[in-house]
Parts: sequence; C-alpha cells; structure tokens
Amino acid sequence: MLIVLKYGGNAMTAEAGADATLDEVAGLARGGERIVIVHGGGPQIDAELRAKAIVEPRVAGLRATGGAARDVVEYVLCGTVNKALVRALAARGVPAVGISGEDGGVLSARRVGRVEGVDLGYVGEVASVDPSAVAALLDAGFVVVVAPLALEAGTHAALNCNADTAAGAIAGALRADAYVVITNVAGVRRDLHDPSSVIPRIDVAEARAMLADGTFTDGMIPKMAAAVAAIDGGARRAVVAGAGNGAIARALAGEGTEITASPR
Ligand SMILES: Nc1ncnc2c1ncn2[C@@H]1O[C@H](COP(=O)(O)OP(=O)(O)O)[C@@H](O)[C@H]1O
Ligand SMILES: CC(=O)N[C@@H](CCC(=O)OP(=O)(O)O)C(=O)O
Repeated sequence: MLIVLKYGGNAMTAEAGADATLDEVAGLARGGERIVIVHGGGPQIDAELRAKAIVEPRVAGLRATGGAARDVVEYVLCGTVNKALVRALAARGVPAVGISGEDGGVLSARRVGRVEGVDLGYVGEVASVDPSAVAALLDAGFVVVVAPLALEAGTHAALNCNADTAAGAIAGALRADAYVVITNVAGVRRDLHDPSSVIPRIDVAEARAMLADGTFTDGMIPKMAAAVAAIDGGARRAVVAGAGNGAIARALAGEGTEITASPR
C-alpha cells in the first residue's frame, strides 16, 4: 500500500504525540508499506520569523511570503524540520531520504499573486507534479520525506507552498492508496466550535460547497481543498484525522473525516 501522509507542524510537537506518529510510520515502513511524508512546519516558521522580527500576514490559511520570509521558510522546512524527520526515522531503523518539492522537479508552481487584496509574494500554487523522483526513492526502499517548496515554472525561483496543497497534489499524482492528513483536530467539524460535530464522511462535491460557504476557516481551507485535489488527482482515499497513538491506523479504520469521490 502506498500512503502519503501530511504531517503538519502542529501535529509534530511532543504534546501532539510526535513520537507515537513516528513510531507508527516506522512500524508501517518496516512492515513493507510505501510511505511518503509531506510535512509542514508553520509554527516552527512562525518562531523563526519572530526571532528575526519579520512580520507577514496570513490570508486564507496562506502566509504572505516576501524575499526575507521565503529564505526563512526554506531554511526551516528543508534544513531543520525535514532533516529532523529523517533523523527520527533513522533512529527507528528506517532509512529515509529528505527532499523538497524543488528536487527532481517534483513540484512546479506559479505565484498565487493577490488574495483578499494582499500580494502573497513567493507563495506558490502547484501547477504540476512530476512524482518520478519520489517513485524512484520508494522503489529503492526509502521512506520519502518532502518539504513543501516548489520551483516556479519558468524562473526556477523557490516558492513557498502550503504543505496541505503540496501533499494533496503529490498524493494524487502518485495515485496513493491513501492520503492521510494528521492534524490537531480529530476531524473536520460542521461547526468549528463544536468538537462533537466531526463529519465522518463527505464527498468532494459537498466539500467544495462547504469550502465556498465558509464552514472551513484558516488552515482547514487548504487542508480540505488539498483532500479534494488528492481524490480528483487519483488518490483512492483521503482522510483527515487527529494525531496520537495509532493515528494512521485509526484514520485508515474510519476515524476522522473521509473525503470520498462520490456520495455513499
Ligand atoms: N470546520 C473545521 N473543522 C475543524 N477544524 C477547523 C475547521 N475550520 C477551521 N479549522 C481549524 O483548522 C485547524 C487545523 O489546521 P492547521 O492549524 O493548519 O493544522 P496543521 O498545522 O496540522 O496543518 C484546526 O485546529 C482548526 O482550528
Ligand atoms: C504558503 C504557506 O502558508 N506555506 C506554509 C508552509 C508550511 C505549512 O504549511 O505548515 P503546516 O502544515 O504546519 O501549517 C507556511 O509558510 O507556513
């Protein structure tokens, strides 16, 4: 089974059970599953930008990214977070290779441009995916750890992609058996303020309608749009679920919110 895991920066903290998630990934990899981790690092980037007194707004879940912020994003995601995950897997006896979407031309993007009146600068939206480098590393027996940067089509500048957007696009292009999004809520809620309103199953048409009607805010917007893109792109399943012990197995067994191609 080929699993593409979106592993968000909030889910990666000790409080969210990062060790348990990595133990589970290692166990699945040792058991022969093919695993791609596309990671975020939003809170880790926030901390580094704060330390450098760089202020950028977030618009619809996306961080506006000027030149200075883009360099911080690349350094934190590729240099710090990506390699921490590679080391954590190595420590569990699982060989992993860490790349970014820039490597091997995996992610090609164009600039998002202005959103709600704000120029997002070096923020990319995925234009195309070439998963061949990822597939070659999987074939060679590695867990592949991907940071969500892309090459700008034409200029080859580094663009900052939302990690959900990058993960969904890669899951679709790889025709993943499962696209699993581990985050800091137990699933997608009909009402953000009501934890008991988790939606167990939603089809892509319904998800698109809810993206338009404002049910999802902040980080849930790119997360749901990416789940829809994963299914549209060819992933067989997409699930958004909470972190913790056995999170991936629980997500695959029906916890959280499953996004399906058609109503069922
Ligand atoms: N309808 C919704 N259901 C659940 N969470 C939502 C919803 N709308 C917005 N959110 C927010 O989205 C957050 C998850 O996105 P985000 O913080 O970007 O996570 P990650 O760092 O894992 O990518 C939740 O913690 C919640 O605050
Ligand atoms: C354009 C954009 O917003 N990029 C994100 C990339 C990291 C990310 O998405 O991390 P999480 O999954 O932890 O939120 C950012 O700069 O924070």
